[in-house]
Amino acid sequence: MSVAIKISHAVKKYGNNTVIPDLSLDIREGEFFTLLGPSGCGKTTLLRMIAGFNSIEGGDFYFNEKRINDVEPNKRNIGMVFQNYAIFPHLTVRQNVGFGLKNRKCSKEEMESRTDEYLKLMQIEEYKDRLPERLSGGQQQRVALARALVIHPDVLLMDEPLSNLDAKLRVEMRSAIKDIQNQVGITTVYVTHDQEEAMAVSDRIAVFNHGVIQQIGTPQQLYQRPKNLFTATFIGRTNIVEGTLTVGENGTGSLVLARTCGADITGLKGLGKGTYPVKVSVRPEEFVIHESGKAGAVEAVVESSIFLGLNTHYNVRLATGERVDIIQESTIDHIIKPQTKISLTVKQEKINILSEDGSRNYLVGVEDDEE
Ligand SMILES: Nc1ncnc2c1ncn2[C@@H]1O[C@H](COP(=O)(O)OP(=O)(O)OP(=O)(O)O)[C@@H](O)[C@H]1O
Repeated sequence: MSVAIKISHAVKKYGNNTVIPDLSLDIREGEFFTLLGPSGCGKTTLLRMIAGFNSIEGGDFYFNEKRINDVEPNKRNIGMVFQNYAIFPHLTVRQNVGFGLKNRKCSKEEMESRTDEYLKLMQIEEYKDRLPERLSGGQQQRVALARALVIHPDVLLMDEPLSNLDAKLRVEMRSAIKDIQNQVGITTVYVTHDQEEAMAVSDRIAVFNHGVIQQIGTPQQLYQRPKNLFTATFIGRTNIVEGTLTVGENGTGSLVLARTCGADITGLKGLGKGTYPVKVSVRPEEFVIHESGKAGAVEAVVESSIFLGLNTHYNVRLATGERVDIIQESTIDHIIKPQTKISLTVKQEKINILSEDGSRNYLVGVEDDEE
């Protein structure tokens, strides 16, 4: 069985230090949910509160309707996978996987058939009689995952499970983890500081900073309509360019970017008529380069061009002195050379217009379905 997790007004303090001031969150049954944020923002702390390894200074935690604040960790029916595998070096792969079933009321036959099932699912059958020291990091992590799942937990918790692996294996293992989670359909809470990894595996992501959730959404929602400057810059790459927004009627307005480039904007919300200084988030692929000049565009100079096959990366200096990164699909035989003067416009339906202090996005369509 898989459960929904509800967290209501959670508070975590270490002594006088409040790490999580007031956090509420709903994780759906069967969902792959990721806690993403920079080091020290409280992701592991929250995961350990769900697991029961950390005290809870305030708020309520539920698995479905059941409040679990006072339930012992070993009674929560949780599977856990950590960064450092935590598998037993003196037990074979098979014994490691079967270990979780030892303390459960489980017949010998059932124990064996379940162990075999998960050895197979994780594709580690052929190593079943080996000791962990004779396995690669990726294989060891498969053992850890099999051992966590064999007990049929209600929830799977994973804390940076891929950080000890090299880059290539990390990419392979994240597909493996995602596939297994899909097959087993278990509610999963995954902690990482790697935004690309989070995007690759998650149904939804909670972006964290300083113990506060900045935004919750699907990878696409977070990328396309970040709620604030933190999410805009933490998810994917972006350029932040100064601008001025003049708001008219019915959510329309005109934007001037880098003092020159004009764009008509629709879908503004919560702003009265007037002129506002703004920060504009323009992703590298949201610039349009005009090589022969264009009225109303930003004048700029290419400082470097790097051909990377499918794409070419340009580092560009705007007339205001601001520098931006631009990525364009490569066209055969044509790379714009350094020192070339160009003009830039933006794909206005794609960009995001943020308040000057970065605390909010002025456009409609910012999803945060926890609100
Ligand atoms: N046992 C503890 N006692 C005191 N402070 C702690 C303890 N554990 C964590 N902290 C503090 O709580 C904050 C959040 O730590 P936590 O480990 O949850 O962050 P994190 O987001 O998981 O970071 P990382 O990605 O580096 O593991 C940090 O400032 C940390 O120093």
